[in-house]
Amino acid sequence: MLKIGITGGIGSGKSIVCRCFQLLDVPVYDSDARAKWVMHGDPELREGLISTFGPNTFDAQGNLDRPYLAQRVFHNQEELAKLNALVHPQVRKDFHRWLEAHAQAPYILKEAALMFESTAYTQVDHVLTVSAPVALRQKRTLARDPHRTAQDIDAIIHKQLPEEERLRRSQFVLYNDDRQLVLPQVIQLHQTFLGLASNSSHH
Ligand SMILES: CC(C)(COP(=O)(O)OP(=O)(O)OC[C@H]1O[C@@H](n2cnc3c(N)ncnc32)[C@H](O)[C@@H]1O)[C@@H](O)C(=O)NCCC(=O)NCCS
Ligand SMILES: Nc1ncnc2c1ncn2[C@@H]1O[C@H](COP(=O)(O)OP(=O)(O)OP(=O)(O)O)[C@@H](O)[C@H]1O
Repeated sequence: MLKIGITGGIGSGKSIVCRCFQLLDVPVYDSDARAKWVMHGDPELREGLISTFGPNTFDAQGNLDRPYLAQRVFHNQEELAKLNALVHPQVRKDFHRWLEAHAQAPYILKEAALMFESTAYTQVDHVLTVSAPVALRQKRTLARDPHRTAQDIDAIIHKQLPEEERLRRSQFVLYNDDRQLVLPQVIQLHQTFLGLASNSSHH
């Protein structure tokens, strides 16, 4: 089965683009949502998080306290590396299980903000980057996330790869820059991926 990774910086529009592909019946693995699900549900990982970040990592109801963890890790490289080392191996395993359940699809998308910063790119055949100018990404994220300041968003941007690097390492690009229409690009990419999938299944 063909596996396409989809990435992009914060606020680039990955989620919105993935929703378009879902409407075309393409299964989408949302790494971020699955990471949160695994952090919540895997008892061993839960223990690891509590011993690394303290009992405040989970609230009284047992839910992950995301603002607390965001405050701890997004302003501290070492803490972020510890979080990634705990979470990313479990997400890799979860992805393998998920793939088995979607073996019938011609191709799937794996959405990950950290495609190249983590090892996610090694689990896909090609990478599609959703690209938008950084000022537009900041504006969209501020509008979407009222709890984040412009400084919080800048800190996250600096923890991610620079846009040129991300583009250099991707095989496909979708421009979500308020100049080019998204849907025609999605449909064209869908045709391309179906073509690639049928080629690879003939070998
Ligand atoms: C630290 C957490 C709890 C903060 O949650 P919060 O709701 O405040 O932020 P959210 O998840 O919406 O992330 C905000 C943005 O930060 C970026 N981001 C998320 N995790 C990371 C990370 N580990 N490193 C760099 N950037 C990240 C993404 O672009 C995301 O859009 C959360 O981001 C988390 O659980 N991260 C670890 C899981 C992970 O690495 N996910 C990324 C894909 S596997
Ligand atoms: N072309 C567009 N026109 C208008 N609004 C858009 C467009 N693309 C994205 N947005 C809005 O910008 C915000 C960021 O988009 P989205 O959540 O899809 O980004 P993302 O890349 O998934 O971000 P993150 O890495 O933070 O998860 C959302 O509120 C979304 O609705």
